[in-house]
Amino acid sequence: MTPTASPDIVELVAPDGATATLALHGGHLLSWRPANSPEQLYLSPRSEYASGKAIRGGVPVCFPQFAERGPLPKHGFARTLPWELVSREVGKEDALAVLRLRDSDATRAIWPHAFELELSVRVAGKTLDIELACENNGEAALQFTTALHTYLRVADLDDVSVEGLAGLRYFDSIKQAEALQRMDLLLTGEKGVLDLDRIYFGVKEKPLLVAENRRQVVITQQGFDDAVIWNPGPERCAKLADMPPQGWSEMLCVEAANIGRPIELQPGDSWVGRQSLALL
Ligand SMILES: O=P(O)(O)OC[C@H]1O[C@@H](O)[C@H](O)[C@@H](O)[C@@H]1O
Repeated sequence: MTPTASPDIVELVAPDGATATLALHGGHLLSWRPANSPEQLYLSPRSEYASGKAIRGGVPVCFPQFAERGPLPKHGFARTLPWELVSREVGKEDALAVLRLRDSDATRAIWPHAFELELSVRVAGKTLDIELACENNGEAALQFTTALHTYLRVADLDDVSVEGLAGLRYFDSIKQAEALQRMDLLLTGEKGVLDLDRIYFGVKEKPLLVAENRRQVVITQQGFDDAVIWNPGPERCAKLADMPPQGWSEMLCVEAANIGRPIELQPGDSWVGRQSLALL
């Protein structure tokens, strides 16, 4: 099944021509084209769109567990379950879709909590806002880690840099060690770092600038403390059945995350996190 052939696809078109495409499977943003601009997200041509599997690319929602940091399936269950469409609207200047995932027998079997997740995606002009909200509808406190696992499309990873991380502590998930980001500029690709998998703690609302030649994307986040920078590099990419061999050189994940300090919600409480991308 391809994304366009699937019945669970939601298309957003803002009055200025900016577009976004979402799949209800996983509550997954697949595409973002700012007004008069090309695609900004990477979506693997080998991705499967199958029940129980995660889509490779776009913006997977990691919830209620980031990666393998806990007993649940990797990156939690939100990215592999069907979400429902709550609303889709076109305003004077933007287009907005809201998707929802509630607890079910399947989620309660592995995570015994009543919750409601809402993903709101808004496009307008050169900006994209992705908001994830969680409400605890149960009678006990709940805890989760989470990420908006954004795959940016790049023409060549060799030419990509990320600015804004200087002075931050990070956990290198490949070396399994902590380190300090000394330089403000993180160079990726063959001249820089391959096989990147880092959790930067305490990014908070500091903007990150992703540059590739003359293209610049500013990424800001609210409600998320951490950011993950991930690229599998050629060797790990070759082991991912849903990635083409060269796919690693065409993407860079810049993820808004809460990992270091899990979010704790008391009954009736809610949390909201947002990642915003602006093409300059
Ligand atoms: O292959 P998955 O399950 O989609 O995960 C992709 C990557 O997601 C990143 O967020 C993690 O930091 C990596 O460790 C992981 O490999």
